Amino acid sequence: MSESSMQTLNVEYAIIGAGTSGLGAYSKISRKTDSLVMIQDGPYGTTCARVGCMPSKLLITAADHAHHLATSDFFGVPASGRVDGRKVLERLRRERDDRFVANNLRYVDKITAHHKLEGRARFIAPGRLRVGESVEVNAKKFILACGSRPVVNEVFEPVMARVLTSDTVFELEDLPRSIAVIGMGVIALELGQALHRLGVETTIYGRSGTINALTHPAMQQEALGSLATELDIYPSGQVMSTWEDAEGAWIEYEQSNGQRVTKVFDKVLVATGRVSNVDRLGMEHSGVEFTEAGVVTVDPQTMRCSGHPVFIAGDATDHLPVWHEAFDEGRIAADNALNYPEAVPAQRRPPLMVFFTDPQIAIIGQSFRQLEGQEIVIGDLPFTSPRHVVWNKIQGRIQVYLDARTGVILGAELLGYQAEHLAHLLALAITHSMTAEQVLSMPIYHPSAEELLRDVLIDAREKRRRYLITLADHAITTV
Ligand SMILES: Cc1cc2nc3c(=O)[nH]c(=O)nc-3n(C[C@H](O)[C@H](O)[C@H](O)COP(=O)(O)OP(=O)(O)OC[C@H]3O[C@@H](n4cnc5c(N)ncnc54)[C@H](O)[C@@H]3O)c2cc1C
Ligand SMILES: NC(=O)c1ccc[n+]([C@@H]2O[C@H](COP(=O)([O-])OP(=O)(O)OC[C@H]3O[C@@H](n4cnc5c(N)ncnc54)[C@H](O)[C@@H]3O)[C@@H](O)[C@H]2O)c1
Repeated sequence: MSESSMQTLNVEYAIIGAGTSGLGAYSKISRKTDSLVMIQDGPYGTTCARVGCMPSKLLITAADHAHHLATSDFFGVPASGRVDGRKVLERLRRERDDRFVANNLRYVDKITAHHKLEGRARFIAPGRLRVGESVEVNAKKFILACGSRPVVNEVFEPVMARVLTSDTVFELEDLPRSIAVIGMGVIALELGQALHRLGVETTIYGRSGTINALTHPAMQQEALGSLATELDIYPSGQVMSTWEDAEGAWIEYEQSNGQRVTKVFDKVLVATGRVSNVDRLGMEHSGVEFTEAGVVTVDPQTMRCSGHPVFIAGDATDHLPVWHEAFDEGRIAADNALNYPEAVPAQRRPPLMVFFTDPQIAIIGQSFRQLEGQEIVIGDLPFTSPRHVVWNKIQGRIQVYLDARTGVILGAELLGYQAEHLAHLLALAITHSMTAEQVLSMPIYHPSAEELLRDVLIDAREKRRRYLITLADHAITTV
C-alpha cells in the first residue's frame, strides 16, 4: 500500500471494539464530542448477544425444559418427549438473532456513520493506529475494548475439524451424538450440563480437580459432588493426545492417579479459558510501559494504563470478565478519557458472578479465600428450605461470611437451585455494607426461597454471638 493511498483520520478519541464495553464508552464520549471513532473488527452485535451470555442461556433454557420432562414422574406427572436437536438450535439462533443481536444492531445502525470504522486496529506508533491495510488513525486518547477469544491448546490440532468453542457451538445444525467438554470452568459446566440434558452423551474433562470459582473447600467439594451425580466428569488430569479416525475424535486423558482413559466423540468442545485480544494490538508500539512480566497494568478505578491516555476496559482487562463489569468499565474508561489527565476514580461494585448450572453457583463480595485468616464467622447451611422441598430441589449449600466484630456481611458462596436470586439480595446487602441484623429486619414470606437467606443469617448471627462471648471471656481472663 503506497503512502498516498493511505487514508488518515485525526480524532481526539479512538475506541477499539464495539462490544458491550466499547459501546458503553461510545455512548458517553459521543455525547461530549464529534471527534471520535469506534473501530470494529468482525461482526457487530457483541460477544454477549452473538456467542456468549444470550445463546448460552437460550440453550440452557431448552435443556431445563427437557430436564423437567425427564424428572416430572416424581410429581405424579409422567411425561414423554423427544429432543429435536435441529429445532432446539434453530429456535436458539432465531431468538438470539431476532431479539438480542437485532436490538444491538439497531443501536449500532443509529450511530453516526463517520464515528464507525471497520477493520482490525493495531498500534504502529504512540498515538497512531493502522486499521486494516489502508487507514491510519491518529488519536489523542485510546480505549481498548477489544474483548477476548477462546484458547485452544495445540493438543487438539489433530482433531481440529471436530473442535468447537463457544464461538462455533451455537452454529451447529443439529446436536451431536456425543461430545467431550474440555475444562471445568463456567462455559464447560453450563454448556456441558445443557448438552447432557438435551440427550448428548457428554463427558467433561477438568484439570485442577476443583471448581475454582468457589473457594471454600467444602463448597468446592459439594459442587463437584453434586454435578458429578448427574454428569460424567473426570475432574483432574490432562488430555495427553488426540487423533481422528472414521469413528470420530479420540481423546486420551491421564487422570491425576495415573490411570488413562481413551474415548471417542463426535465433537470436542474446548472451554479452557479465554485470552485478552490486547496481545494482538501491537502494544509494544503504543508507548505504554510493561511490567517485568511483560504485561500492561490497568488501574481498576480509572481503567488507565500507567500515566498514558490509554485505557483498557471489559474482557480485554482479564479482570472479572462478565457483562455488567464490561459495561461499567467502558463507562469508567470514557469518564477518565474525557477528563484526562485528571483521574476520575470510580467506586467499583462488589464482585458478583453466577454460573447458570443446576444447581447454580454464585459468588458475591469477598471470597472465603480472600477472607481466610481474618476475623470472620460463617453462616453455613444446606441449600434447602420448605420451598426447596416443595420444588424437590434440595441439593447444595450456602455460606455467608460476616465480619465477626461488626456483623457486616462481607461475602458469600452459594450452590443451589436458582441461587441467582439470593445472590442478588446478598449483593445488595454487601453493596450497602449491611449487617446480618439489618437484613434480618426485612419481612420474609413463607414459604419462599428467601427463608433460606434468613436461616443462614441467623446461623451466622448465632456464631458471631458465641464468638463475641469467647472474645469477652478471653479479655476478662487476660486482664
Ligand atoms: C459462552 C459465554 C457465555 C457468557 N455468559 C455470560 C453471562 O451469562 N453473564 C455475564 O455477565 N457474562 C457472560 N459472558 C461474558 C460476557 O459475554 C463478556 O464479559 C462481555 O461480552 C465482554 O464484552 P466486551 O465489550 O469486553 O467484549 P466483546 O463484546 O467481545 O467486544 C470486543 C469487540 O472488539 C473486537 N475487536 C477485537 N480486536 C479488535 C481489533 N484489533 N480491532 C478492532 N476490533 C477488535 C471484537 O471483534 C469484538 O467485537 C459470557 C461469555 C461467553 C463467551
Ligand atoms: N455465567 C456467566 O457469567 C458466564 C458464562 C460463560 C462465560 N463467562 C465468562 O467467560 C469466561 C471464560 O469462561 P471459561 O469457562 O472458558 O473459562 P474459565 O477460566 O472459567 O475456566 C477454564 C477452565 O478450564 C480449565 N483448563 C484450562 N486448561 C485446561 C486443559 N488443558 N485441560 C482441561 N482443563 C483446562 C481451567 O482449570 C478452568 O477450570 C469466564 O471467565 C466468564 O467470565 C461467564
